Amino acid sequence: MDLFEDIYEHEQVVFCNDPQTGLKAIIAIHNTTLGPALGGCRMRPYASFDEALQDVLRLSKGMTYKCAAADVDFGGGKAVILGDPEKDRSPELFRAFGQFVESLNGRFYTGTDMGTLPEDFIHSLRETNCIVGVPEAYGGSGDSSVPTASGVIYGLQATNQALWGTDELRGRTYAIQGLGKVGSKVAAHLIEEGASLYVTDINKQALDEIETKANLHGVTVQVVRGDEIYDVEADVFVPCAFGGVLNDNTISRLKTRAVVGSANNQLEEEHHGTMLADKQILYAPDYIVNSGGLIQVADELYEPNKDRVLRKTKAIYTSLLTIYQQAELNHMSTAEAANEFCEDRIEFRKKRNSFFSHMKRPKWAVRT
Ligand SMILES: NC(=O)C1=CN([C@@H]2O[C@H](COP(=O)(O)OP(=O)(O)OC[C@H]3O[C@@H](n4cnc5c(N)ncnc54)[C@H](O)[C@@H]3O)[C@@H](O)[C@H]2O)C=CC1
Ligand SMILES: O=C(O)CCC(=O)C(=O)O
Repeated sequence: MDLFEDIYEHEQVVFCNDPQTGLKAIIAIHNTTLGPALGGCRMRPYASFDEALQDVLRLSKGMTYKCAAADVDFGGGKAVILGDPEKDRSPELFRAFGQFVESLNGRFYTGTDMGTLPEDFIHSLRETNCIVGVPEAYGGSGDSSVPTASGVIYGLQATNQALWGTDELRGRTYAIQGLGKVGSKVAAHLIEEGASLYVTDINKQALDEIETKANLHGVTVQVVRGDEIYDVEADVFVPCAFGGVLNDNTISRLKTRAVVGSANNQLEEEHHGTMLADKQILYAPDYIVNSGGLIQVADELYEPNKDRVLRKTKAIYTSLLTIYQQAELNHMSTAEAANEFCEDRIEFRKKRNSFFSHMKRPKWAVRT
């Protein structure tokens, strides 16, 4: 019965077990008021089943809010595969995963997240059409980390505008945690703009690549180890690795004026949003900043089109400024202001949904 207490906010949680391929996965569907659930699939060597379950439950709830904030016709869902992407990924494993997605009969669409690549889902696509973000050659919109990184850049510009009255990125120092698909692109853009960086990653090759790029542009990049990223003297902390990084331990250490990054579920608990506000650190709600990838994959409904996606992703700039203003006006944290905005939008749509329109969505243009 404890399990049902854990999942009480969710519509459906599916446990996927395929001994032949070694697939162990959990699919969580949080809320489908706005449309079928959509969310990437993460692969991680979780320490326990419970850790994986908590991760997928929090991630899928975050997707409900992300879909509402981005105003797309999808609801919140997410999947996790319990395994080490370095050792356990295989075409057959992703094909088996596709079979489980197909069993949900259009209630859940998925693609990449931390630890998975667009190429992995080419195998899933052989079993189900409910796959997004595969390479263009397979009819998808390609790597969703490209618009996600663009969204982080718009988020940084909006935050600089709110704090310093200019959206220029140069002349400031950014502390980036994680140089994977998203973080490396954000770092590369900031280097091209002439900003200074502190960076950390557990992957030496990722660090070497950024240092090489910085040298080419004559820009300072300082590599720090692990936890030291929370202590550096920078203007903005940019978390682009994993969740829960804003907590009792780290917030007291941060010296930055803002937090703007792609990582999902950055706040360990909701009250950490208030803790940041009390410390005068401007927090850009993660699910607004990192919605570029979602915007791209949801936009596949109308056939892939990079210009349209870029235009929609640019709205992150104004959405963030609106949330910052609402928070100030209503004396609440930016996290609370964003949550309230999304909850109102979902409530409104719940009243407006008709049985007929709901069943017709989504209309996939490319894969009928
Ligand atoms: N890829 C996308 O389009 C989106 C990603 N996100 C989120 O952004 C974050 C990053 O995503 P991706 O770049 O796609 O993942 P990724 O797996 O490509 O990159 C993650 C990076 O973090 C590094 N890392 C892992 N543990 C670390 C540690 N202890 N300290 C420092 N670095 C560490 C990894 O070595 C890797 O370079 C994740 O939280 C993901 O959920 C959110 C929205 C969309
Ligand atoms: O990026 C994707 O493929 C889907 C969106 C997603 O999972 C996310 O924004 O976390």
